[in-house]
Amino acid sequence: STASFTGNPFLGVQGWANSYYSSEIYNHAIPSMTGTLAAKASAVAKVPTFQWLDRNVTVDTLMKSTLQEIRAANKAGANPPYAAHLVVYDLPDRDCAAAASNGEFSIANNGVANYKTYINAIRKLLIEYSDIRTILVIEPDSLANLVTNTNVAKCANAASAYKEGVNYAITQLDLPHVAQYLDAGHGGWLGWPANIQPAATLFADIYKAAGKPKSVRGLVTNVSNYNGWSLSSAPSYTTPNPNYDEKKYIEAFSPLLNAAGFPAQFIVDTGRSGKQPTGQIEQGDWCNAIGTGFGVRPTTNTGSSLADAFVWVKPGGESDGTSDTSATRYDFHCGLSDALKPAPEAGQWFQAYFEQLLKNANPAF
Ligand SMILES: O=[N+]([O-])c1ccc(O[C@@H]2O[C@H](CO)[C@@H](O[C@@H]3O[C@H](CO)[C@@H](O[C@@H]4O[C@H](CO)[C@@H](O)[C@H](O)[C@H]4O)[C@H](O)[C@H]3O)[C@H](O)[C@H]2O)cc1
Ligand SMILES: [Mg+2]
Repeated sequence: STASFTGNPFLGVQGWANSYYSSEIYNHAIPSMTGTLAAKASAVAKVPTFQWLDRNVTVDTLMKSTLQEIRAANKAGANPPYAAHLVVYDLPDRDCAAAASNGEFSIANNGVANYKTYINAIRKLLIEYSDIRTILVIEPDSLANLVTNTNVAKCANAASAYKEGVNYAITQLDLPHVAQYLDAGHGGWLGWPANIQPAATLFADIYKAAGKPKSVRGLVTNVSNYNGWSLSSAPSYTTPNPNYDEKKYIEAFSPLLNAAGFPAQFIVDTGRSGKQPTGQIEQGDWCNAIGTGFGVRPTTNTGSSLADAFVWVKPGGESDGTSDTSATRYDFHCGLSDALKPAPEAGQWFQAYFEQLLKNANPAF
């Protein structure tokens, strides 16, 4: 049976704690931990997080094995059935305003064609596993960079490739058992008054140009960032931004999107938002921020009709970027005083950061 649905795609299913993240915790974290901290770490391994398809090679390996594991668990009678949670993240000239997460494809070297091959491989697996409801986060940071960073040459030059790539992704992955959420930065990025209307216009244009794909449910915010959901007061580093938490951001964003023809719902990354205020000095300090903690566990009990779910998209403990100043992908944000150091390359296991998140977790593990 296909896992087709209407409405909130998170209802009637449960998230899958993928074995990639749990293996990181069991192989890289727990062996170096003792006592209660080790016990808490094993509890984190049970939390469903999104799995990042950050290289073409991960599709027929990680994505396929995760779908096979979920199929087996569902066949064994999981109730509710498990859903897959994946991040599509391989645009050419990726992460155009930063260096830390630059990807494998470049526009100058057949990057758009390579990206379409990557999307085709994802589509093929989604069709083969249409019995598994699948929720996709589409291309973190990409469209947000087109809102605020076309002054950066690499972003200006990547704009048409990003739009072509995202259009291809959301049309080719538009299937009855799939829900797609486009990445929309966070309140400290597109939530600034100067940015929020241009952002609404861009997202609505992308949605309409793609023919308003049925599976495009809305937007995801706070991916790989640290903002609180609903704060009683503005952290100092957010002023004068009125949208200093994600609830304010999506409540300000929603009417603008509706007016532009995109009736978007939202999901919010709470994986690293448990400690408020964080140790950030500036809200734009995005790399391995100190003073952060695991946040609210994934749930559909958001208390907001706009928010379908709180989710853990960035797997806590994986680095945002290397602090090695001699590395090709070194970004100065990862060298700031409010960035935890020494840090490995983006995506690599960062044990000290995992322990920071665990100690600061709220709710506590
Ligand atoms: O008071 N004022 O008058 C005033 C005036 C102008 C202001 O300008 C705003 O300042 C904001 C910073 O406060 C900027 O937001 C930052 O933009 C960066 C990209 O450029 C983002 O970085 C990305 O972060 C991702 C993870 O989230 C990484 O995965 C990714 O690799 C990384 O590149 C930061 O999050 C995000 O916080 C806005 O653009 C900018 O318009 C602000 C105030
Ligand atoms: Mg990043």
